[in-house]
Parts: sequence; structure tokens; C-alpha cells
Amino acid sequence: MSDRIVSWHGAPSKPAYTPPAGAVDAHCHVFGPMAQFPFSAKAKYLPEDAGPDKLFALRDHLGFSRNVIVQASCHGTDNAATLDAIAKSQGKARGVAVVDPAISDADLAALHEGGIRGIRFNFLKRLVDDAPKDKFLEVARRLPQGWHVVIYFEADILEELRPFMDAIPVPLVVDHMGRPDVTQGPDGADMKAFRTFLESRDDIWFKPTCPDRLDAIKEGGKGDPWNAFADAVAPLVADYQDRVIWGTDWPHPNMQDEIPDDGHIVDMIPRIAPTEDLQRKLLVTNPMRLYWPEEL
Ligand SMILES: O=C(O)/C=C(\CC(=O)C(=O)O)C(=O)O
Repeated sequence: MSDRIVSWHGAPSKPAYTPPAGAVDAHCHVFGPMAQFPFSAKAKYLPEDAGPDKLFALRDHLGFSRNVIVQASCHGTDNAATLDAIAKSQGKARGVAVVDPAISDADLAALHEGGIRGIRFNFLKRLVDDAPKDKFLEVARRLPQGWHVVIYFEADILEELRPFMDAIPVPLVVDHMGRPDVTQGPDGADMKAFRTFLESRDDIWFKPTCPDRLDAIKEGGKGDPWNAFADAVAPLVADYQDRVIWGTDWPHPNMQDEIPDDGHIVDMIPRIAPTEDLQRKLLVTNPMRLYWPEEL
């Protein structure tokens, strides 16, 4: 593989928007540091180090209190870097792991001890070689109490994944709303299909995240300030306000051609959740229900 890539902004602006006290950045990642936590041999991208020090400095800069660290594909099923970051957070981070479906119950319990509260199934072909649905279901059926499944897919396979997702016996959290084409608008075919899916169960949550990915110029959008994203996503957040959590997606894996300013990413929040009540649900109450329920 070629050179290591940098996908994050070197000096993100201070957002104009101030998140409420206790706000959770519920979708972010750590990369390495590689010398301590080597990347997977199967990694589809090789990033520069973006470890916990950088992540926690950004958290403070943006006005957040906690992080949910989602294991990124470049670390495969070795969750050591994610666990290390959680351990260094002084209780201010929890995580979502990627596991070999054959993982033992004892190892799942150890992940729980380390602050993990869910596992992620990634169906993006550009990120993973295979996603064995039968094995994923088997492990989803024996997760520790209170865990959920985070799932990442693109809109064109939503229907194909329905029987699999319908069979998952724990709450589902969909990354980036399953990547709808936001340029279709709030009533476009992708948003309609996603709403139909949300209506099928009341324990499907989602992240109204990644304006930088979904409204990117290379995706046919217009880029920052991501107006198509705001127009398409605000009605969805209003209609499903008890099932939304939000995150920066820092260090924005693979976004090296259109690196977003994290201050601008945070300033999207009042555009998709315009009232204080909505913002509190999106940033505090809902993520606390999933990741720190014992504190509620
Ligand atoms: O970070 C994200 O949300 C999205 C990613 C990277 C990713 O998920 C991974 O590497 O596991 C992407 O679309 O390239």
C-alpha cells in the first residue's frame, strides 16, 4: 500500500454553535498510533496516526464532553487501539468494536469491561473484503446485555439487507442513515425507503451524520456548507427524535480530497436539530441511553 494519508483538518475552526453540557460525540475513530497498534494486513487505507490525545483535544475544542469511539476498518478485528483510547479517557469514552464472529463469550465480556457497548457490521465493499451475514447473526444473538449493533451500508443495498437486519435481536444503529442521496431532497426515494425501514421497528436508531460525505462534490453535492444535507436530514431528525445520535466522524477516514473543517461540521447541528430540546436529545439524552444508561 502507498503512503499514509491525512484525512483531518490541521486547525479546525471554533464552532459558532455551543453544544449543551454533557454532549457526546457518538461517532469518531482513532488510528494507531501505528508503532503501538499496527493496522490490519487487510486495511483498505493506511492513515497517519490519529490517537487519543488528538481526539480528546478536539473534543474539548469543539465543546463536547464525551466520545463514542467506533472501531475503524483499518484496525480490522483487533480492538486494542480503541480500548486503549477508552482506557485513557477517564470514563469519558465508550466504544463500538468490530469482532471476529467466532469470538468467545469470555472475550465479549472482556470487551464490555473495557467500555465496549456494541459491535459494528460494515457492508461497504471498498472497506471490507467480506461480510458474512450468517456469522454476524450468530454473534448478534449472544452479545452482552444492553449491547446493540451498529451497521454501515449504502442506500442501494438497504432492501437486500432487510431480512438480515430484521433478524437482529438487539437495537440497530445505522451509520450515516445508510448513506442516502441527500440531493434527492427530504422526499426523495432514498429517504422514503429509509423511513419505511425505520417504521418497521421502533428500536432502529440512526446517525444523521457526515454532511461532508453525503453532500460531497464528488458525490454530486455542492460541498460545505452542505445545504442539501440540511434540507434532506432536518425533517428526519424531527420525526424520529428519540432515535438519533450524532458524531463528528473525526478523523474522517478516506476524506483526504475534501477534508472537512470540524467547526463547520458542529455548526450543522442547529440546522438539522433547530430547538434546544432536539439538540439535548440528539447530543445528550439519546447517546447516554445507549452508552451510559447507568448514569441516567
Ligand atoms: O468512518 C466512517 O464513518 C466511514 C468510513 C470509514 C469506516 O467506516 C471504516 O474505516 O470503518 C468510510 O466511509 O470510509
